[in-house]
Amino acid sequence: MPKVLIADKMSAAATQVFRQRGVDVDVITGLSKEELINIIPDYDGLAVRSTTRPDAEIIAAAKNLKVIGRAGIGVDNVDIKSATDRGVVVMNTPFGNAITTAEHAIAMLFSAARQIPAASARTQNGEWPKSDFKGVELFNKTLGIIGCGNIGALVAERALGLKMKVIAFDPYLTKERAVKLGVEKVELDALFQRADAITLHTPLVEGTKGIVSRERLGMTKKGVIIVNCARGGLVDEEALKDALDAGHVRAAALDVFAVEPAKAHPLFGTPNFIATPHLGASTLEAQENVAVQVAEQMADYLLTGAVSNALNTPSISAEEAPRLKPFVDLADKMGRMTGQLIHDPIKAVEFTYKGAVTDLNTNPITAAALAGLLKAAMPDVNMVSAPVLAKERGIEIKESYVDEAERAESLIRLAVETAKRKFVVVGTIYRGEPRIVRLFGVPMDAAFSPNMIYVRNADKPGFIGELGGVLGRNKVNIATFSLGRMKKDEEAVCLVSVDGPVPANLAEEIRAIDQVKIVDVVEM
Ligand SMILES: NC(=O)C1=CN([C@@H]2O[C@H](COP(=O)(O)OP(=O)(O)OC[C@H]3O[C@@H](n4cnc5c(N)ncnc54)[C@H](O)[C@@H]3O)[C@@H](O)[C@H]2O)C=CC1
Ligand SMILES: O=C(O)CCC(=O)C(=O)O
Repeated sequence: MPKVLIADKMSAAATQVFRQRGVDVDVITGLSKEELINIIPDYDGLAVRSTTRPDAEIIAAAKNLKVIGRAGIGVDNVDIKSATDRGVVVMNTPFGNAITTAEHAIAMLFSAARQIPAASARTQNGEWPKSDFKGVELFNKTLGIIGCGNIGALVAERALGLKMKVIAFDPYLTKERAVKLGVEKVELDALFQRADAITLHTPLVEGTKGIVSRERLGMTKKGVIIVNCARGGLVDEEALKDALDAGHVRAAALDVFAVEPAKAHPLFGTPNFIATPHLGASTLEAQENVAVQVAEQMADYLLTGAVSNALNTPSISAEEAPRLKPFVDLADKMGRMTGQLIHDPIKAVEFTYKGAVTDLNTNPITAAALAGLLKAAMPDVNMVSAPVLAKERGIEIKESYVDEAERAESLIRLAVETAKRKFVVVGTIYRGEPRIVRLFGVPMDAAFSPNMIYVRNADKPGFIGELGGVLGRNKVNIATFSLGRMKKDEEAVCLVSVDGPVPANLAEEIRAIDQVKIVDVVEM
């Protein structure tokens, strides 16, 4: 039974889902990094929110880890590159807390416009400070949204309901989508110049770090309101404090900070400044949504291989997973076999899919074959890490599809190019079993087995008898023997499945047979 660790506070719904699905689960929150490193080798899955930060060291220690699930959207707390290199799927829950976070942004906007937190604190302090608080209306004002994805769009919808005018900057927002949302797509500087209030809804990436900079704050209208419920590093906090102190920015409301938890901060205590402790996603509904979703997704992956909302590997739906499985197995075997038969660095790999398999999402099949191919040199590679590792090594990958009229049979052709030559293997599924139908240009019909001997030999009489003799003298029992040749008297290829591991010196003895050109031992 797979075992998952929930390392951050999460709705109990996650634990229930894991247990109902047959996944063993421990909930241990508040672990130090060292404590997590000590226990992580026991787990197949790690579920987190934003407190736990699975970095390269934690991931390196996680010898059995297959999946990290983020109950939330932002994955800046997870070292995705390390996870990918180690073949760990990283998944998030992109929609479960979006409405809640959009509502928090709107709440922050109102709070800033009317200074509700300060007014509340002073009223409860017995001051009745009515004349100190004169807010501004949001009606008819221009809201500038930076990042118009899931949450940005929900904020836009709500702001339009408040009869605000909405302008948005997002390089990936199409004109059509902008029209559909009822927002005006603008350039970044124009947004800073025109907005009465600015709200941020982008991830923290190279292009967005410090997007609310001192220079851009200088472009804004006097009296602008700044709201950030996305990620801390988006705003130059020092510049924001200066702009608030100068009275240029009317009010600012931050839910997120460059360093969290922000227990002491230069902005704290600044007039017209509102802070919440990263509460954007903190509602009963959102926390239940993300907990259930992350547990379902992680259980799906650990139990069936279905992948949803992964950031580092292609999706495989629950419906697709069982249909893909035989082809993923076939591709893995073809890759592993070929990887053991080639002995030079791979330059390019070409996949050709024919027949009914072309109806499926072939990305996982390609990834499985690549992982198999690279395994001889990189034993820890898997479907998640293989495409990235192949790319890093400059291996060119091509895929093509032949949608043949005869669709009953599916064929996968794997062509691997090294500096010296091109190796081609073609495989199929026959009666549910993976089979090789062509090996290095030679037609054959062979099953995969745990121990195989591959021999390339001159097609001359006497070879089979001699090979049988060598195997017999070494007490190696032949399970199946598949033979094929291109043309009479030219080269032949044979694939022998044997019962049990091949003795160390056997390949040498076979190589000594006159007709033999190449011998390789293949283990599956
Ligand atoms: N405060 C909180 O508790 C929460 C914060 N968040 C954060 O909110 C942010 C947005 O989340 P979603 O809307 O779900 O993400 P999303 O991926 O749907 O939208 C992000 C948008 O940012 C845009 N973008 C990327 N680079 C940009 C750039 N340089 N300039 C402008 N736009 C750019 C993208 O095109 C995309 O449309 C994330 O950082 C997420 O972590 C999400 C949930 C809760
Ligand atoms: O889990 C949380 O409370 C934070 C949510 C968040 O920041 C996110 O989903 O990106």
